[in-house]
Parts: sequence; C-alpha cells; structure tokens
Amino acid sequence: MILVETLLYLVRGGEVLLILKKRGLGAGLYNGVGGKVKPGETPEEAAVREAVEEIGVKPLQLNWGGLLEFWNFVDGGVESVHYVHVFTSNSYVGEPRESEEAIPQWFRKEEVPYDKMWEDDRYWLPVVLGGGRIYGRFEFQKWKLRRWSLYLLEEASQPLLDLV
Ligand SMILES: Nc1ncnc2c1[nH]c(=O)n2[C@H]1C[C@H](O)[C@@H](COP(=O)(O)OP(=O)(O)OP(=O)(O)O)O1
Repeated sequence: MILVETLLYLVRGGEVLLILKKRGLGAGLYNGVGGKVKPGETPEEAAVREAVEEIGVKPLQLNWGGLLEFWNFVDGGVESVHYVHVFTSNSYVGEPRESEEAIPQWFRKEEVPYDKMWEDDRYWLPVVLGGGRIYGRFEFQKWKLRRWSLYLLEEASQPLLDLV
C-alpha cells in the first residue's frame, strides 16, 4: 500500500499547535494535523482540508517544510509506504477546536512532547520548526523505528539548539 499524506504545523509566535490523535494510526500520540491526500487533490489542498476537518481552522498560507518517507515492514515484507508532505503555517482563520479525530493543544517550540510522539519526529521536526526544509526516510518494523536517513534541503533560519 502506497499513500501520499500531509502533516501541518500551525505556528503562533514561539508556539506550535499539535493534535492528540483520538483514533486511527497513531492514536494516543501527539502529531501535526494531517492525513491522506484524496484523488484529485494537491498535497496543499489536502493539508487545508484536513485542518478544517480536524481542528476547524483554515490555513491561509502554507510553507513547504519537506518530504518524509515512512516505510513499515511486517514479516520481512513492506506493509505500507507513506510519502508525507510537511507544511507549516502562521496565517490561518478560526480558533482550534476539538473534533472526533483530534484534541488540539499549543506547545512552546522548546517544550514539544517528543516522548509522546512518533519516534521519528524528534529528528526532523525541530529543523522544520526552525524554518529548515528536510527530506527523510524512516524505516519501521511493525511501526518501531529501525533505520533512518535525514537530509537537510535548506538550513534552518533559527538555531536548532534552541528547539531540540
Ligand atoms: N512515523 C510517523 N511520524 C509522523 N507522522 C506520521 C507517521 N506515520 C504516519 O502515518 N504519520 C502521519 C501521516 C498522516 O498525517 C497521519 C496518518 O493519517 P491518517 O489519520 O491515517 O489519515 P486520515 O486521512 O485522517 O485517516 P482517515 O480519514 O482514514 O481516518 O499520521
């Protein structure tokens, strides 16, 4: 199964909005807003739709933060490959509200709860929140991180040490 998906991080000054996912893959973990790109949609359109559906906010401008590949292996074979476009936005309308899928919560960028997130997030999200762009490939065995490579496409504009 090959999926194209999105992740969007709303930014407000020194804070980032995460969702506590209530159902589906990654339930119980904090993540960006996002999901599968539907046929006929661009990743940008999907990111906006998912934000409206999940937290009732419409992003007005998106910044592309990079592309991630998540490969999940089960019993020696590939179970799913996820190509995920990452965006940030600091321009949006609406106030984040809870939905059936997600509970939104603002965090200071230096207090992002990486211990309650997907294992890969701690490696690339600080770069994206600092204004950098990345390409990463993360390989999982039954969604446990096994191997990864991460490339910086564009330097972060803020010092990374402030964010990790
Ligand atoms: N390893 C890892 N790190 C960070 N983020 C993710 C992963 N694996 C993932 O799948 N994700 C992200 C990518 C997507 O944004 C979501 C998963 O989306 P999902 O909830 O399955 O998609 P929806 O389209 O909203 O789902 P349904 O509508 O089918 O419920 O997690």
